[in-house]
Amino acid sequence: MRLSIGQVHRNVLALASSRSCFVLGDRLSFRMLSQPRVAGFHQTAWRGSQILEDNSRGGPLTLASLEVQSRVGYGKKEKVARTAVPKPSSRASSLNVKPKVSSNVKPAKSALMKSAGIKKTLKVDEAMFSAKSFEELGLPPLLVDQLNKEGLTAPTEVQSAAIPIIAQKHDVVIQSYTGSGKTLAYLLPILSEIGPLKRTMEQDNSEKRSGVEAVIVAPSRELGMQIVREVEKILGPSDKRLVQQLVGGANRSRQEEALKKNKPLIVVGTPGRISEISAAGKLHTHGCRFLVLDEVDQLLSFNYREDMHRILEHVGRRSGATSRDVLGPLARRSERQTILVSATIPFSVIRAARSWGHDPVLIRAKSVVPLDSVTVPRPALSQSDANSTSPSQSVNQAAVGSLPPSLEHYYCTAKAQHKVDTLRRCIHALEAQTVIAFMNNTKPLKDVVFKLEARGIKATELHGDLGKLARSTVLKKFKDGEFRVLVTNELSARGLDVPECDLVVNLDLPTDSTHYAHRAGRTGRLGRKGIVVTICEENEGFVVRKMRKQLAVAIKPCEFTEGELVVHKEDVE
Ligand SMILES: Nc1ncnc2c1ncn2[C@@H]1O[C@H](COP(=O)(O)OP(=O)(O)OP(=O)(O)O)[C@@H](O)[C@H]1O
Repeated sequence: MRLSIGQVHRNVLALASSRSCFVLGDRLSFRMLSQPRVAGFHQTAWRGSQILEDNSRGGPLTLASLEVQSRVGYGKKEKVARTAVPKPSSRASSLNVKPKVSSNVKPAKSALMKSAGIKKTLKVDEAMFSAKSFEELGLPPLLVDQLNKEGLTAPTEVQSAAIPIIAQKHDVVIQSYTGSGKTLAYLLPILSEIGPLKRTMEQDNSEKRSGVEAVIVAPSRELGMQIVREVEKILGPSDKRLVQQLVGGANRSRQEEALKKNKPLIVVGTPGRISEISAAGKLHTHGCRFLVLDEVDQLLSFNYREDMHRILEHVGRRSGATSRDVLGPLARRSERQTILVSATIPFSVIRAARSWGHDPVLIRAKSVVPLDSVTVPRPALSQSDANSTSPSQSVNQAAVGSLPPSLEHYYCTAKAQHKVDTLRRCIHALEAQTVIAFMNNTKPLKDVVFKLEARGIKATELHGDLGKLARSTVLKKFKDGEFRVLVTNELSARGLDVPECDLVVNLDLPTDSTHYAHRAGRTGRLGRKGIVVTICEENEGFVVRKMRKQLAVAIKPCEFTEGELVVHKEDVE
């Protein structure tokens, strides 16, 4: 498949997140020269979605509903015989990665093409979606050896798709369901280009580079540290100083000293701390080649706007490269490759990525499409609907396809005062060993922990009010199996990787389907089995049923009686 994408214009960038909107700089609009063939989407959840061309209107694009068909076929409201659902697998679950054939990897193109705004050709070999090994994806031998040492032998689907595209120097948006391996999907092409495991080329002038070459931004300390550990694991003990954490809550002067002493190639941090140290002149990122925003939809929310503004303006902006004469501020930003990642991508992120990137593409399961061709999905709507752009619609659409197909979803009702008891019965009925229970606020977490402990279930709490040390200790103990239940709030919903987690419980309703998706995604990681149970009050059932429609997954009504899960049937609303 051959695609040409091109022609860049200056304009105004309006960066709208699901929750907010802020102005950053230039906007690009692209002229599509040839239409891509959209490869089949991976998940059935995508089946109902439609991509409609909307470039002709010129004005702001309209967010409209995807109108995804629910895959759930509900009959009459009736109680069915007690259904024995598969028990969640315990700590030894197996991978479900099914690679197929070899791929034809295209060598990286000159960065000059980017900065000059020259049209690039995106080569997509369908075989690359099913590479059997990391070698087939063109990763350097040293890096492949290191991965094999760590027991990583076969790429996941999203890794097979993303690695060759990032190697072609495209700016990318990666959307793939929770637990599908997105972290390595962007780390591996970066480590192929920088650091001791990189590909060696005849004309390798990278030795001339100095300073930070990749900045990875994550919305929480926990996620930041998780990414750091992933990089350290691959680099090995002798080179782990080449990655530096810049997360909030940690000692800032120690971080600054480490930057000076170790001269890391990669920094991973939270927006506030990165921009703080950068503003203090202690972090030089102008020569940076890669900027990754992990959990991009959250990073572009209102809360982070000032810090993200600084990061987007400074990373990869070479000193002296003012280039206003040629392409304006765009040219300065184009020195870097921008990689945006999340399981949930609202249209506002697509719009932002178009504005920042050169030839940006969307990698979504088995499809790679120029962002130019991704338009606001507009199913049969009235004119007034089509003209209204609702942020909440954008958020809702973002969650479709964000969940692994292996997950089972249920909901049951209980009075507020009986929720912990329902949780206990749920854990026993499902024989869950590693449980994450979500609530919306911090205060009640302790009370739930206390009640669970009183019922003989080892539990602990995790939230932002705990100090950094306490947070990492709690998490480590939970991962080590010292506690059966982690009672937490939204802090743990994004990116947290506890592969053994076999049950997620919502003790409070998530705010919307996007929040549901990220919470739910803490279980069923990388093909493992996982169960999600939402315990809501009687009058909240309609919210769950609404999310069920928006997510296009079956969330079945149930109850837990006599040590068993009893599944009910229900009318579709
Ligand atoms: N190729 C692979 N082989 C085996 N394990 C892998 C591979 N790639 C990733 N993993 C493991 O899979 C788990 C999930 O990966 P990761 O955290 O990157 O998922 P994710 O898609 O970023 O999820 P989320 O959207 O929740 O952040 C991790 O434990 C990771 O180490």
